[in-house]
Amino acid sequence: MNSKNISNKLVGVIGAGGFGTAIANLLAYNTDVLLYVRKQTSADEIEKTRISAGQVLAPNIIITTVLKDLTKYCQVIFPIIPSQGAKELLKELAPLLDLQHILIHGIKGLDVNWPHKSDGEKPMGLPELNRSHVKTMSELITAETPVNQVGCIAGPNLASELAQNQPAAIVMSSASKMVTEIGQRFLRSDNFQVYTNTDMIGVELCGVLKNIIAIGAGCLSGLGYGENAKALLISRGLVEMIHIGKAMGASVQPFLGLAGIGDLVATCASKLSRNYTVGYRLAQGETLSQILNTAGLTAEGVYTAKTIRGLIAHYKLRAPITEMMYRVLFEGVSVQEAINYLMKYPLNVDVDFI
Ligand SMILES: NC(=O)c1ccc[n+]([C@@H]2O[C@H](COP(=O)([O-])OP(=O)(O)OC[C@H]3O[C@@H](n4cnc5c(N)ncnc54)[C@H](O)[C@@H]3O)[C@@H](O)[C@H]2O)c1
Ligand SMILES: O=P(O)(O)OC[C@H](O)CO
Repeated sequence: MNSKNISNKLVGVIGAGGFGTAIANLLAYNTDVLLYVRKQTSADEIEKTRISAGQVLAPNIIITTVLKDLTKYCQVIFPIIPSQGAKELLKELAPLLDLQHILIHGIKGLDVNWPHKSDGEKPMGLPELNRSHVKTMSELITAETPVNQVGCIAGPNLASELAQNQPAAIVMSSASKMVTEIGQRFLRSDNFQVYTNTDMIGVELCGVLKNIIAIGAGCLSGLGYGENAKALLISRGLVEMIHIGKAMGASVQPFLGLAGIGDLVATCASKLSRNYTVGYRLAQGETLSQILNTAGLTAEGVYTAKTIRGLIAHYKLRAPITEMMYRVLFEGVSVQEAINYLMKYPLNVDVDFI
């Protein structure tokens, strides 16, 4: 297959949340778009108002609630929903897909198959995970569907800034040159640059792992700390992301680019980030369940912190920020206690990953 042979007629997007809608509008500069909305009531409302997740839809975006239509009319499909629903979606999608389809996801989370004891019971406490329990979204797509042309998009892309057509850029990653070319062709516009990277696992893990650090950045701001503290967190957080990423099969390179340091800086700096917001509100004294009950607060980092904490022991990694974020989120450790712990953590060399 050559990228020039790819159907230009309709490109599909699954998920009409903040990011799915922003990507649909960006695609609409270059092609007509079929946007799949799961609930009929939401689809009717979007159709009536032409507003989705607070964003005005381009006129060439068509709404559908029929997955079969999406796979029938679209060769290229962008799944953009929270990771917790990805496996279920892909199972539903799988019988409707074939080798001609290309899936390019924008999901910054992981799929976890939590281990059970031989009697089927869940183990007490957080079980230790190994790599076979955890899949990136591209690995999940490959495992659950017949599709073998897979890509991912990641980078500093706060949806509400994209919705204002502010200048921004994304990394389009795939092992397949054809897939990266397609992503570039459909997404590139005057105010939106598309860079490429062939280390897809690395690019995916950048988007996944930065969310834990962004929760930490929100914690620091919520306690009133300033930029020195945040720079310390971002730089040590990046080192931690790289060590975890390398252990999980990534190269260092994407972490030093737009999907890594770029997205880390954007997410750690912005009140628009839901992950940052979780940390900020925790530091201000709210409980995690209070925060997660807020409508529209998709914070992938909360679940990722649990997953990565489960993997750290397996890899015998030093990952004190992830460890502390896990304890703050799930074990009742206060943000201040976590900071005290990190400030006493035995020193290591500054840069030990290149
Ligand atoms: N919002 C951002 O700024 C942003 C930027 C980059 C990446 N992301 C990532 O994109 C993913 C989605 O985030 P979001 O901000 O769009 O979330 P959101 O909470 O704004 O919206 C999620 C949408 O997905 C829909 N959905 C859930 N399961 C579905 C299914 N099975 N089929 C169809 N629709 C389904 C929901 O109805 C909802 O409309 C996350 O992994 C997030 O990390 C978000
Ligand atoms: O709102 P967040 O925290 O999910 O962050 C959004 C994007 O990942 C920023 O690139």
